[in-house]
Amino acid sequence: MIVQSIVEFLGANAAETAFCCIALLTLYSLVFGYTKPQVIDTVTNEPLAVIGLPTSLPWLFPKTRARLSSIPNAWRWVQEGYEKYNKHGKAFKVHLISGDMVILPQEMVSETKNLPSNVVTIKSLEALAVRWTFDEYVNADVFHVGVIRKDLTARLAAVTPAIVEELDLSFKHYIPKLAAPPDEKGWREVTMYDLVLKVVARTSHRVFLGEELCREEEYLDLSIKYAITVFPTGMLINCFPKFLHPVIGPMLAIPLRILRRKARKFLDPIILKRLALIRDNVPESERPNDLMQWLIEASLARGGGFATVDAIAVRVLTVAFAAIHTTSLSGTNTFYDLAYLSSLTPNDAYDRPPADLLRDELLQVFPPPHEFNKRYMQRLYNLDAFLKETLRLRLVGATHSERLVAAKGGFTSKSGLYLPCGTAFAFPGSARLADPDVFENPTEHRHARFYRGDVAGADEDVDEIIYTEKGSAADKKLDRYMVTVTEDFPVFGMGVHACPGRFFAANELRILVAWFLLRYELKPITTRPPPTWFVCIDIMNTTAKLHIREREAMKLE
Ligand code: HEM
Repeated sequence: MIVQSIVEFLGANAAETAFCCIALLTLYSLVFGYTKPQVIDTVTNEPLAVIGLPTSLPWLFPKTRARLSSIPNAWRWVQEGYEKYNKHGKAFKVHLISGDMVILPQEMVSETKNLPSNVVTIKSLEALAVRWTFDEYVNADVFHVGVIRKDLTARLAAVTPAIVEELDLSFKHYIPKLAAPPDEKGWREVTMYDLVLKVVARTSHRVFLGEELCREEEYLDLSIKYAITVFPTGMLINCFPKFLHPVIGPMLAIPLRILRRKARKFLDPIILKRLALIRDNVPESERPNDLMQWLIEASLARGGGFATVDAIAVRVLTVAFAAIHTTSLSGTNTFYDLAYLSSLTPNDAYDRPPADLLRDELLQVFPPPHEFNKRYMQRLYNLDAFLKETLRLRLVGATHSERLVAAKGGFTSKSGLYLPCGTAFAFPGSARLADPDVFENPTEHRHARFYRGDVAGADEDVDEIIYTEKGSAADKKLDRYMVTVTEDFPVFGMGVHACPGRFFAANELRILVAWFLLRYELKPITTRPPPTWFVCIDIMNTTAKLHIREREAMKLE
């Protein structure tokens, strides 16, 4: 009851809550911010240049005012610093609301991307306050990353029929529920993000947890709500000094714990049933073959507190968190681009509406009855290139690959930049992707830059080549493939922390867009729903409505 009241109070007074957090953070940074060891260029012995300090009354709490002003302006500062410093091989610093961040030049990507975790750690563990928003076990060992990278990717072809089936059932289930009734011309208005989120959540859960739970509406909603609540909770916790986290963390994570308790009503019986199968030595071939099973087996191998029902349930929610929103945002952005670019055709990049281009390719590769399979999905060169271009333009914020220096003695780069222990650093994201020296016509959506249907060997199993790293580094044709991570394509991160779920996400996205384009039309829109910048994050518009219409031929099938 008390907890519910607190949650309701915080919800009803969101602005005041945010203000209090900002005030606390300001106070904290005032006290501790000035005493930290500095990032130094050891060649010149100079500290780093800072972008974003106030120019009026520069002596009046400049750092604190910069932090507050970073909420609407940080992305502009990174853009400015990229031109002024990064492009000349130099780093610079910004004071963000979440703390100081050093933005390194591109030249330092290769020397930092594969550093071990005792030198550099992934910042998201701290930024999301994983210890409190998930649990200490997820914080202590992210072995689910290996399970996704190895087991899920290796079994992608095997799970594709389940993805195809569930996606078809989900679209057919959610379109009538979420779209308005058709107008006289058959167009139905729908909030595209809501539709894509539901379809992606259900389809992903089919592969993660099996048929039993993926269609349980209440569980799906809980898992989505959990994921949505993690971000603000993590941010809120990080507004407080570290030494207060053991007190503040559990308190602020109460709403998450309530959601978790509700989700466990669904997860626990399944986990217990599966643990019993293992205990009773049921042969592996007779056990379920999905992500939950692989996670359970990996948790048992890890042993101790990692192997409890609670810890396994939290890890399942962690994977859903990492997977569902990123894929839904990518899918929705693709539909926004398809609808928007259609209103601009013909132009230099598209001589006809891109939806027609992609649909023709689909009909060629998968003629009726349109039976999708993973191997042939890779022959959808136009679709792949279109998806990759949407990811390039829409899925990278002002920075990427945020890391924290963990080595006690700090880290000194080859160029002599000394980053003390605890320094947060990242690389410029959107600024570099919009740099004409890196991409031609960088701000235009041009799928042709990633089209790979014209290269020899395009029919091989490219996932296999990239996953097993059999391709030669000089093999530039692989760079154009959707999930290839290159230093100029940071959508899936870099190096040791590159997204382990990207092969799964790409497969799911291809099927999602292909299913839709075969069966539905999108009404062109003349304005693309604008994103909002929050510090360094480019937040997609999730409330925009599109008009969709079922194709006549498909109604008859
Ligand atoms: C289009 C969809 C996706 C995008 C754009 C995306 C993007 C990313 C990025 C940029 C990172 C690196 C973060 C960093 O360097 O700080 C990352 C990491 C991660 N992603 Fe994805 N992701 C997607 C889908 C998925 C899916 C489907 C899964 C799970 C099945 C997943 C699981 C993870 C995990 C567990 C990590 C952490 C890796 C680590 O700590 O080493 N992602 N993702």
